[in-house]
Amino acid sequence: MEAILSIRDLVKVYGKETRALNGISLDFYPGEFIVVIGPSGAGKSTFIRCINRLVDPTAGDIVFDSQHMEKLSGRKLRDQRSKIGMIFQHYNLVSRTNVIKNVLHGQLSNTPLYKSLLGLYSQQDKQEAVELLKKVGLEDQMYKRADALSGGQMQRVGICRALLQRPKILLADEPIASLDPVSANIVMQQLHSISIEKQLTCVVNLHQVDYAKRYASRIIGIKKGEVVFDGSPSHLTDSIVRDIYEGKESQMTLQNKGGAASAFVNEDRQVSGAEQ
Ligand SMILES: Nc1ncnc2c1ncn2[C@@H]1O[C@H](COP(=O)(O)OP(=O)(O)OP(=O)(O)O)[C@@H](O)[C@H]1O
Repeated sequence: MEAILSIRDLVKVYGKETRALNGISLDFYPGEFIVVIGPSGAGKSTFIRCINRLVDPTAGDIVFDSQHMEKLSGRKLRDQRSKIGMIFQHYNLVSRTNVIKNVLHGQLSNTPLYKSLLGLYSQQDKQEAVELLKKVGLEDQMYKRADALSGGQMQRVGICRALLQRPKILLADEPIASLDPVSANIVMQQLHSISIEKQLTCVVNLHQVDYAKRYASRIIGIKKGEVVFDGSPSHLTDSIVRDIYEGKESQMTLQNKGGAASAFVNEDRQVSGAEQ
């Protein structure tokens, strides 16, 4: 099978000294549900954000859907990025806009500006948005403002928005870190079943090893910017987990990380998520 994403010798150095990624090479295949684990500061976020160029890599190749992401800019980068769905820890919804419009924002890159400003989305997009909301059990919440939802519901809207892009790959950066365990489980279950149903490759950063083991088809362990484990959940033994988190066991079950940050993007701005 041909890889949908091939990463070679990926390096990211922030400033002069912080080597966040130190030569990562990985191939991801259609339908894989990949969970990336590792202690705080290991480079998980940097890794996932290099894939869609929210972070610019220092060196290395990122070949996604037959194009070198690291070489693209302008329109070509935007086009390629539109095939990559992104789910954020803090959801990045537009708070005063209703649920269905937030989902339709997933089609922004394929909708002329004047149409999106007037809310003129195609009938097909609207129908698909409704179908997606039904799939995650939010059909009754469609016309509610996003800020009236619970965290778990907001994240499910975030999933629908990403899926309406009709992505070829889905990236999720700590999607359940701000959720209670029940909501976290629902979000992970839905992501997982959508990945299987659509044969959609998902790359999910998680702090919780137990969720990684429960849902991943493949686990990648990152430590100090390097891949130290790449295999199936059944091969991730307790001793390997201890090695990955060496001296940082408390990270393994961390439920809430930075939960105080805002769940919403600026009203007038669509998601950028760039945090360079
Ligand atoms: N914008 C930035 N500028 C400078 N250094 C950064 C930046 N972002 C991340 N780093 C550094 O790069 C390293 C990797 O950080 P990264 O956020 O990718 O790790 P992580 O595994 O996602 O951590 P966490 O689980 O805590 O989010 C860390 O040393 C971090 O301090």
